[in-house]
Amino acid sequence: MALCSVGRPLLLNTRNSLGCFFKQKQTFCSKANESQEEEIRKKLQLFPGGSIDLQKQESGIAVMTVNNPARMNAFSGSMMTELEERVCELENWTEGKGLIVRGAAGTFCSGSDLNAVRAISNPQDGMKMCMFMQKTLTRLLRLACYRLPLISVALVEGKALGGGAELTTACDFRLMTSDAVIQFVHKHMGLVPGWGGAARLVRIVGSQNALKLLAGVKKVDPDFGNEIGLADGILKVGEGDTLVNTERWLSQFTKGSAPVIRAVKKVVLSGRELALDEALTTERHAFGTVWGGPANLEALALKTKHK
Ligand SMILES: CCCC(=O)SCCNC(=O)CCNC(=O)[C@H](O)C(C)(C)COP(=O)(O)OP(=O)(O)OC[C@H]1O[C@@H](n2cnc3c(N)ncnc32)[C@H](O)[C@@H]1OP(=O)(O)O
Repeated sequence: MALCSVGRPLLLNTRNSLGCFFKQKQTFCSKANESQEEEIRKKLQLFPGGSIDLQKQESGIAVMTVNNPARMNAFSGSMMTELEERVCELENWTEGKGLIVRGAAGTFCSGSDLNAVRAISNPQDGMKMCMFMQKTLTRLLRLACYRLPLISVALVEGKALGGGAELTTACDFRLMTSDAVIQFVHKHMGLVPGWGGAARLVRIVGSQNALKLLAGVKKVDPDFGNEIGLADGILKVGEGDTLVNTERWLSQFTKGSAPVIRAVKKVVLSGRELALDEALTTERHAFGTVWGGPANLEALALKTKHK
């Protein structure tokens, strides 16, 4: 069995990918929760359409495409379960260094497929769907915290709405093309984010800005995104291939020693997610993994100067 194959005991996966330093409450570990997850997986598969495509390139950069252009790349139920499968593949991709998440046909993602939303509009099913997506997107964000030096970027072209906006926050970085818009439209749909997007947004832009974006349903264009720290860069439309430009941008973070990049991601994620004492312990351990390591010894031998 693959390390985290879909349908596996969920506790196993949580430990494998995060057990290094996240002392998480094991909320998905009971048999009851496992069968509940299996139940929601089956239910989600009743709403097919579109796909989540993953292209793992020799460069170590993977491109994951949300592909449902007839519905502006809205997430059907089957796409939610496919996303989980793709994340699982990435968790096991030993050559992985970087990940670009984008939408097909020049637009990012318009959130949940409203046809599926209508069909499962009772609170119980809504909660289960949201638990499923929260867990998958948390795994996406934490890719690399344990074994892989993998850094992710959302390439936002066109619109990222609702759950699509939430998906952007599950990446380490966001690049917006000059015509792109990120908008948490949930309030206009009588909702709040449920895929973990609010919790992540607060950590990215702070609670004041998050409140403005969620309560004011503010459209975030690239300049505003830059100002509040939601966008990490702007790609001008018409100036070269956006995917190639994104890959070039990402490579500044992915090049270099894999153990060092892995340690960097570990200290940053633990700093963001853990209490200070625990984060300091993690940082100490991460330091121990690189101190006197090959990259460190090489830099010392070269008498590296930082001019
Ligand atoms: C916890 C998660 C919460 C959520 O994500 S709730 C969902 C939030 N998203 C939305 O409400 C998006 C609603 N859609 C829109 O605002 C507009 O369609 C949008 C994305 C601005 C695009 O506008 P336009 O460029 O004018 O294109 P259009 O409206 O003709 O759309 C093209 C086709 O796509 C469809 N579509 C767009 N977003 C969808 C969605 N989320 N679920 C299901 N179908 C969706 C739309 O119905 C239209 O289909 P058709 O051509 O009429 O058959």
